Amino acid sequence: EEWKERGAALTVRKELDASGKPVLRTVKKGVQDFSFGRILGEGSYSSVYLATDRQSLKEYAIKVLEKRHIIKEKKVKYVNIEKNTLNRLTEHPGIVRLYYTFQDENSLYYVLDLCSGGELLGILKRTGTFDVECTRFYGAQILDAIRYMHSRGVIHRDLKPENVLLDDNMHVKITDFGTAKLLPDPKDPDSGGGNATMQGDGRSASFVGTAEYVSPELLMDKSASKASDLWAFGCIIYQLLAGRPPFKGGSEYLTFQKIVNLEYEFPPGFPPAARDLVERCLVLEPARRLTIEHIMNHEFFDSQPFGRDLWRTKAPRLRPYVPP
Ligand SMILES: Nc1ncnc2c1ncn2[C@@H]1O[C@H](COP(=O)(O)OP(=O)(O)OP(=O)(O)O)[C@@H](O)[C@H]1O
Ligand SMILES: O=C(O)[C@@H]1CCC(=O)N(CCc2ccc(Cl)cc2)[C@H]1c1ccccc1Cl
Repeated sequence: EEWKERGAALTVRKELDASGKPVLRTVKKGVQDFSFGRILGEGSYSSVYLATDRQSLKEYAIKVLEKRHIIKEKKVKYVNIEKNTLNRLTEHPGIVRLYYTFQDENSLYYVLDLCSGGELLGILKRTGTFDVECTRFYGAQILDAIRYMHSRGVIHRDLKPENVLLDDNMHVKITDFGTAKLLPDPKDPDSGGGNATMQGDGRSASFVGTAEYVSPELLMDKSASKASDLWAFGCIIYQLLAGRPPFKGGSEYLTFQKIVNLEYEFPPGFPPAARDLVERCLVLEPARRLTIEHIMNHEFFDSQPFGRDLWRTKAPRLRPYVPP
């Protein structure tokens, strides 16, 4: 007789032991519970497969990491951060959900929501740009997910269109939390401690995101805060409407220079309300940047529902932005 705790990763099997006494045996999900399909994509340390739960026939994405490679590349911490972060972010439709983890002697396995719509970057490349309605819809979903993340004490630190996946309803699922910073969880004080490492001069040299989206404070004084995710948000809104990120130099160094000097301009015809929003996110001083609440109340998101209704709305048809 077998019953599954609702939503738990455990299957509990009721059996009789040698003396005929009924015992409960917990059986964790493992590789044999899934049939693996095609590769969905590859990362630096991972391969992601389409997989089907043999019992429920539900489809998942399973991210497989090879232990030997993780150890060689000194990414063991990344593995734990991704798992701990995803375990904190289980109640939001805009965050990719981690259902189970398990391992065998060579690999680690993360069973995740299947995002069959691919990456937002891929969609953007196909349409070139997004019109205002699409930018407002995807911007609002990303913002709603950031609001939830920050409320759970998680700073993503590497937000970019590649890390915004889409599910089969073309709704947002943010992924890639291995480089997130976990603030101490108010309910669990000894948690937290992102992957900051100490530098020679005693400052904590924490992780640096992807050049085009990294915030000036991370470049100038190695400190990341929730405001760093909102800098990246401003870059993403600009990129959806302009078809390219605001800061892009011929090299990483030149990109960094443009960021710390706030060197960017808007293409002609860029929508005025979006321009005002971007200008108030791309502020060098983190404390002077718009907060999430201010962004949600900004005229660009006028009459845009946030919260539950936002996730029930049908995704708009993708259209490019055509300057007037
Ligand atoms: N839940 C998912 N559903 C569908 N595709 C996914 C899912 N997660 C990741 N992918 C795809 O698999 C590929 C590898 O993703 P993964 O997160 O393992 O590495 P990455 O973060 O993209 O690369 P890197 O580790 O170098 O940053 C990506 O192209 C991504 O689009
Ligand atoms: O935190 C956990 O849930 C378990 C705890 C037990 C365990 O052994 N692991 C794997 C730890 C680990 C991390 C990196 C490498 Cl290269 C090897 C093992 C952890 C683990 C298992 C599967 C997938 C991810 C992780 Cl972190």
